[in-house]
Amino acid sequence: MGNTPLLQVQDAGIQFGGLKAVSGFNMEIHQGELIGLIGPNGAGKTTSFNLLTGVYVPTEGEILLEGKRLNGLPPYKVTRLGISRTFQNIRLFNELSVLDNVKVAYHSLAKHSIISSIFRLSSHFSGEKEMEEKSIEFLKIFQLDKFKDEKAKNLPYGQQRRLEIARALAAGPKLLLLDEPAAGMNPQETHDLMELIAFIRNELKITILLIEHDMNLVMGICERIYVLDHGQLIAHGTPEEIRNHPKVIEAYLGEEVTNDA
Ligand SMILES: Nc1ncnc2c1ncn2[C@@H]1O[C@H](COP(=O)(O)OP(=O)(O)OP(=O)(O)O)[C@@H](O)[C@H]1O
Repeated sequence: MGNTPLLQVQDAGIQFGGLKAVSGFNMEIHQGELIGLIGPNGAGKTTSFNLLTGVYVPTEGEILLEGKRLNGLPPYKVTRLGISRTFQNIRLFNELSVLDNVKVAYHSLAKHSIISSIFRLSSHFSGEKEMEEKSIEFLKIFQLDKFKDEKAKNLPYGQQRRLEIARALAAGPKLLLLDEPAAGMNPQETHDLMELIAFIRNELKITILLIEHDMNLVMGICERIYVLDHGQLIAHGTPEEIRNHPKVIEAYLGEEVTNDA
């Protein structure tokens, strides 16, 4: 891959009517990094994910994956090129089993599936049975194999979040986008989630960009952090730099004042 960053966002933005939800957004992520995207409510974080995944077409700037321009591609093509995501509000196939949720994602991209690379399979399975066995082994990584026949909607909340991450990974991404993965989790679930995210990056070698309000999580596992406020990038740096950055402190103080009002 040479020195080409995995993801380049160059002066990207989108305007809804008169509102610039995101503008002049610049970001560079290299293969293997674990990066955080933070900012107060309404800062433009989810909108940025929607720009990266083809849900919104940028009205300004460029988005490049391994140097290839993504602007204007529909979400399914962006997924095929290597970006998978989870959502702020969990989106699973509720009526399907845990196993089928993973198999559906796998089916959509059989050739490059992480399942085949983890288990060193040829580009297609010899049959449905083998695919099922491998999908169960994949679920084991997420400690979800014991729930394989449960409907997704019947899983406890924390497990639903894990399943959503598993399903996103089953599509074989180069870049995994996690939108507030710890939202609604208790401290134990958050701790387990941090370990899972570190595992995905360290062992499965997947590059990760995550939006998160839990500062302990973001500061604890991300190498670099980007901070949005009112649709603008106000800071970028290591957790230590971000913690002490005057603009970041001001943006979050502003949020507290607003919330208290
Ligand atoms: N489709 C849309 N049409 C109009 N305005 C939108 C649309 N999507 C987002 N916005 C606006 O863009 C701004 C940024 O919203 P966004 O959801 O990206 O913020 P966020 O940083 O993810 O916030 P939160 O932390 O609360 O999830 C908000 O003012 C929002 O109302």
